[in-house]
Amino acid sequence: MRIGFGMDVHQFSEQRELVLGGVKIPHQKGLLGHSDADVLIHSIMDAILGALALGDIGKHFPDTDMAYKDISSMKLLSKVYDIMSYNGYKVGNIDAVVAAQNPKLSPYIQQMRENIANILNTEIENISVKATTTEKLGFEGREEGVTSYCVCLLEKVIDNKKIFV
Ligand SMILES: Nc1ccn([C@@H]2O[C@H](COP(=O)(O)O)[C@@H](O)[C@H]2O)c(=O)n1
Ligand SMILES: C[C@@]1(CO)OP(=O)(O)OP(=O)(O)OC[C@H]1O
Repeated sequence: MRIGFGMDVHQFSEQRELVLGGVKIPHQKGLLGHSDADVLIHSIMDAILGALALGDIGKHFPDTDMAYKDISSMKLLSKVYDIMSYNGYKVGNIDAVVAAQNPKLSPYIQQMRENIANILNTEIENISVKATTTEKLGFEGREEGVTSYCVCLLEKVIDNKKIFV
């Protein structure tokens, strides 16, 4: 078993759509980034890569590479899933918290969990997504941006062939 931790921050911009956990959320502002800036998915990818001690998303998907311009972060999560599987691990569980003063995220949490579970090929019970305001304090509280934190446990996939030969 291996543990990982990820954290990411993106700034709000009025010119962008808000995408969190692969869900397009109606809001007057979205998050700025080279990709779609899905800060929740970025923290999850960093947690998984961290558990594998394989660096971070900036190393795997540099923001200087036009291949990733405006890319859906769900596509990047799928690539991280492939890296994890190639290294012989599966998701045990994931627990994430998004710090955003607004908008209210609770109506979208279930869809986010389903989207993430589908890509990571695991049950929805293994994916926890939570939201908190920062009580109007700090940059999230001033609605300048959003932060996401994530921890994950990865489990080694047992290779029966290796056990019984
Ligand atoms: N962007 C957000 C922030 C919070 N929530 C939900 O509201 C609850 C209370 O928030 P506090 O910051 O006062 O703890 C929180 O537990 C979330 O369920 C939300 O949906 N969207
Ligand atoms: C995801 C990547 C790649 O498109 O870009 P951003 O969307 O800017 O996100 P960030 O968390 O700043 O860094 C990782 C990246 O290289």
